[in-house]
Order: sequence, then C-alpha cells, then structure tokens
Amino acid sequence: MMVTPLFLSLNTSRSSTQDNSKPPKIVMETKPILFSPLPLFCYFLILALFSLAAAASASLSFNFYAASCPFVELMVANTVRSASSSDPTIPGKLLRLVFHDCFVEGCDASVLLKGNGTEQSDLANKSLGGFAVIDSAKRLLELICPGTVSCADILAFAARDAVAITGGPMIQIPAGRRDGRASAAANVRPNIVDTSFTMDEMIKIFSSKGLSLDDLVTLSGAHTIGAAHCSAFSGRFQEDSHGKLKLIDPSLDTSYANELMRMCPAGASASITVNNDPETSSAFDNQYYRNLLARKGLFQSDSILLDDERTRKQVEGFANDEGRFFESWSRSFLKLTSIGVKTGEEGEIRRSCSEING
Ligand code: HEM
Ligand SMILES: [Ca+2]
Ligand SMILES: [Ca+2]
Repeated sequence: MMVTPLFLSLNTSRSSTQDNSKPPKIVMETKPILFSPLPLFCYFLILALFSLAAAASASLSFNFYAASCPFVELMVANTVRSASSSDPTIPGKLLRLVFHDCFVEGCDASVLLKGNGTEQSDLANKSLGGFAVIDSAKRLLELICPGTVSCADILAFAARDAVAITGGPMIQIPAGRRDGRASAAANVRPNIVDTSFTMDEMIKIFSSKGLSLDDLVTLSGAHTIGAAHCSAFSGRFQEDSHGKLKLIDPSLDTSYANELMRMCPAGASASITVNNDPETSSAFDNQYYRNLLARKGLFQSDSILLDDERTRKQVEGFANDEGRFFESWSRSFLKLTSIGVKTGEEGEIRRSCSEING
C-alpha cells in the first residue's frame, strides 16, 4: 500500500529581480494528495484522544488541589473540628447542607448564596445551618491559596469530615467542583424530598439524581446524627378538641410517640428541636436502623423504609451489621457528592461563598 502524507507547503521565494525592501512573496504550493485510509485513521485517533482528555478534565479527581492548594483538606478538617467542638450541632448541619446543595442544581454551592429569592429563602431550607463554618474555611483558604478552592468542594469536604469526626467512615472524595452562579427558591421544592412523600415519590426524586433505592436507604442513615424541629414530624399527630396531641400514625412506637408529644406539645415554640436519633444523636453509627426496627423513626419518611417491602431487608441488614452500613455509606456518599457537578470551564471559583463574583 502506498502511503502519501497529506501536506500543504509554504514556499517563500525571492526572484532576482525582486526589490529587497519589499517583503518576500509568499507562494502557496500544493502537492498532489493521494487518498489513503491511514491519515484518516490517524485523524480519528487524535480526535478520540482529545475527546478522552476533555472528558477526563470534565470529571472530578482525587489530586485536584495537590499542586495548587495541597493543605486544603487539612484546613477544612481543622475548621470543622474546632467549630464542632464548640458547637456539637455543627456536624448534623453540615451533612444536611451538602444534601440540600447537591439535590438542587448539583453540588455547586448554590445553597450557600444569600439574597432575595435564592434557595435559602424556600421554607424547606429555613432550618439549614452550618454556613458560618463554610465561610470561615473559605476565608482561611483565600489567605493561603486565593481564588483556588471552590465553595462546592469545601462543603463536600466539610460534610465528609462531619461524618468522620462523629465516628463514621473517613471517605476519600475527589474534587474539582466549580461554584454555580444561579440559585432560585423555585428550584428547591421540585428537587427536595419532603417527610410526607410516599416511597414512589422518594424513588422518583432520588433516581432523577442517579441514586438508587439502596442509596436512598443508605443516605437516610444520615439521620443517625442531628436534630429536627417539631414541625418536621407534627403530621404524625393530631390536636384534639382539648388542645392535646394524639398519635395518628400507626407506624410509630407508642412510648416513643408519647415522648415526642411531651417534648413537642401542641403550640410548642418553633425553636424547639428533638434529636433525630433518640439513642446516639451525636454518633454516626447504625443506631438509626435499629431505631427503625423498634418503630422509632422520627419522620414518616424514615418509618416508611421499614414498612415498605422494597427496603425492609436493607434496613435489617444495616441494623445488624454496622460495617455493611459504613461500606454502603462510603459508596452512596461519593455518588451524592458527585451529582450534577460543574467542572472545567463551567461556573466559577467564588471569592466569598455567600455571593457570586461580581
Ligand atoms: C430521604 C429523604 C429525606 C427527608 C424527607 C429528610 C428530611 C429531613 C428533615 C425534615 C429534617 C429536620 C429539619 C429540621 O426540622 O430542622 C432533616 C434533618 C436532617 N437530615 Fe434529612 N431528610 C432526608 C434525607 C437526608 C439525606 C440524604 C441526608 C444526608 C445525606 C440528610 C441529612 C440530615 C441531617 C444530618 C439532619 C439533621 C440536621 C441538623 O441537625 O440540623 N437527610 N431531614
Ligand atoms: Ca446546588
Ligand atoms: Ca446515632
């Protein structure tokens, strides 16, 4: 097979009669091109390699800040640790915060943006917290490696650390998330699960984020730490004509229900909170699943995991084997923190986590 390279040559020739003060005359000269399949093959090979490289750069990576900000994870972990030691409610807040970020517009720190009509102004986000911890980690990082670390990565690292410092598994998570420039309250409701949702409704939202039924059961295990306001489970009770609450949800253990009614009586202050896990609320363990077996799931959306045929086996599995829960948690948390990430040229690296760059 004869192979002729495809080429175009540029000839800069100077004739003897030419005036030397003038620039050389450029003559384009094309050599005959013979068709051969090899150059075409090379062309497609190069194209394929380029698109592979582009795809790789558009995903998260484990050594993303290795050169640009090598101590980023240490800085975030220290910030989370010191904030949590003075305020033990911080780990729960950070963990819930990453969930509410990643489900709306992907893990892009859209939930951190302040202002009229941003995600924070939706009722479902009113009880979120932990923002100040992210802000202080960001301030620190802006001093050490300015303009380098995204708020979305800080939040993912911080939530990961929240789990580790409360006794859960330490998970290596990749980085490279970029910060979004949009945040709208109207996007919250269609993307966040409410405690009153049926199993089918929960499955629908989770699967729209690429999360399976296994992920739903696993990630609900986050309710092994943290707290909730009385309004989050008030639908399980009804006020009688004497202003007294009575249990109307048969899936709740009656003595636990009595305890909840005592802590959250009718007309209780809106600021009262109750531990999600009545046994070990500050430990990230598999107690949540044991509670479910004892019919002590705080939210209706927790109890449903035991009541539904499709999820009961997994609840039992996690209740009996913490290692199995932790393994599953590590996998599902990686998926959660990779939802709809913006990478490469998308979005921006915010200077301040609560506002987009001007
Ligand atoms: C499956 C559907 C879910 C529902 C319906 C749900 C609902 C709720 C509600 C209503 C609260 C109480 C908020 C308050 O009153 O202050 C809460 C708290 C919490 N949720 Fe969920 N959640 C779900 C899944 C998740 C997931 C996937 C995570 C994280 C991976 C998570 C992490 C948390 C944490 C840590 C708290 C405690 C927050 C704190 O201590 O401030 N939840 N959840
Ligand atoms: Ca988001
Ligand atoms: Ca616990």
